[in-house]
Amino acid sequence: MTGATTVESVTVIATESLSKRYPRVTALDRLSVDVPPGVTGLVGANGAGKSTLIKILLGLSPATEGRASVLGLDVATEGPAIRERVGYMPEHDCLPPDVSATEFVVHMARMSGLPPTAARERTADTLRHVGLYEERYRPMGGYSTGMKQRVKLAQALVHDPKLVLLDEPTNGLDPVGRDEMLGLIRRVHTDFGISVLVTSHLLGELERTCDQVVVIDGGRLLRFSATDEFTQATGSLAVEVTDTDACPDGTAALHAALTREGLAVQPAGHAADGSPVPGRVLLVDVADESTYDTVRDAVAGLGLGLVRMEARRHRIAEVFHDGPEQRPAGREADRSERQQRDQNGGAPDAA
Ligand SMILES: Nc1ncnc2c1ncn2[C@@H]1O[C@H](COP(=O)(O)OP(=O)(O)OP(=O)(O)O)[C@@H](O)[C@H]1O
Repeated sequence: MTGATTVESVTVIATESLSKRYPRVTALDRLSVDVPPGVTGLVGANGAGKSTLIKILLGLSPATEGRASVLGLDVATEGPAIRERVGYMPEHDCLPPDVSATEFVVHMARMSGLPPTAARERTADTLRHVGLYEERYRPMGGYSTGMKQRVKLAQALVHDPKLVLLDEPTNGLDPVGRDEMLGLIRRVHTDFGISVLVTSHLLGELERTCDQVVVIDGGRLLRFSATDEFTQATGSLAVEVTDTDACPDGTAALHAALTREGLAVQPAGHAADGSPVPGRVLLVDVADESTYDTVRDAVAGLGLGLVRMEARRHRIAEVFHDGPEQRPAGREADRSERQQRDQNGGAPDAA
């Protein structure tokens, strides 16, 4: 790691062979990763080491081995300076029920060193940003899970940090609540220029939100990719067609036609990783943009009706078995040895 100014412009988080061992479990195992500015997903199954990494990055828990820096500051020696510049949204419910969102967020702003007037102004702005303005004087005990998650996000943002660490912010939310929270998280970066590290056990939701994704399992780095590299590398297209009198088995006819065109097609009912797919849906590997045209032309050529043609969310299993991890172009990402996985035990799910 180089001097603070240089590192800050290139990476917001850098870890080097970072390990955390508890008496019975290794929570982080020689993790080396350089995270650039932007929105970064940290994905892993329960117990993969996500919360442990966040606590080390905040300077709240010492690493057993290795080094880490946040915004160019050393986590071992500069914890207070890191916590001044970094916001943290914990995973668990930590909100006092008898207190209003305004009182709580003002209190957190004051704890972060803001003077009273600035704390009140920033609280109002931040609660408005997360969509809680109307309810801000109600006690939080009566809030829905989604509202509580928004308060937790607001208190992480109130002191205008350079970086926020969000631990499972979509936990407990229904699909609409998830989408809203993910939209808010994206805007934290686009509207305010704040970098974000957001954890989840759902790869799919992070793919839509993040510029890059770090996948860990058993405390080890499995993969670090720019999100678009991810989707390109593993994308497939789900295609379903109708039968016609001329083509009584439209699915089989289309399968044959696409294979003749040189596309890789999984037989109906199966994905490459063995996961079940609805009976009449063909999965076509997306080689490039022309794949969509080829499928459309083949369906039209056979005179079939197109029921659906949609990019399929891939399972993280496919990522696990997809060869060496990729790195965002031009960045030195992983300096540690890579662990080859024989099986996908305890892998997180795609959304
Ligand atoms: N204080 C602790 N003492 C002992 N073991 C711990 C402690 N904290 C975490 N662990 C263990 O370290 C491993 C990683 O835990 P961690 O909480 O970092 O995972 P996670 O990816 O955040 O999962 P989750 O989303 O379930 O919290 C787990 O096996 C966990 O049981």
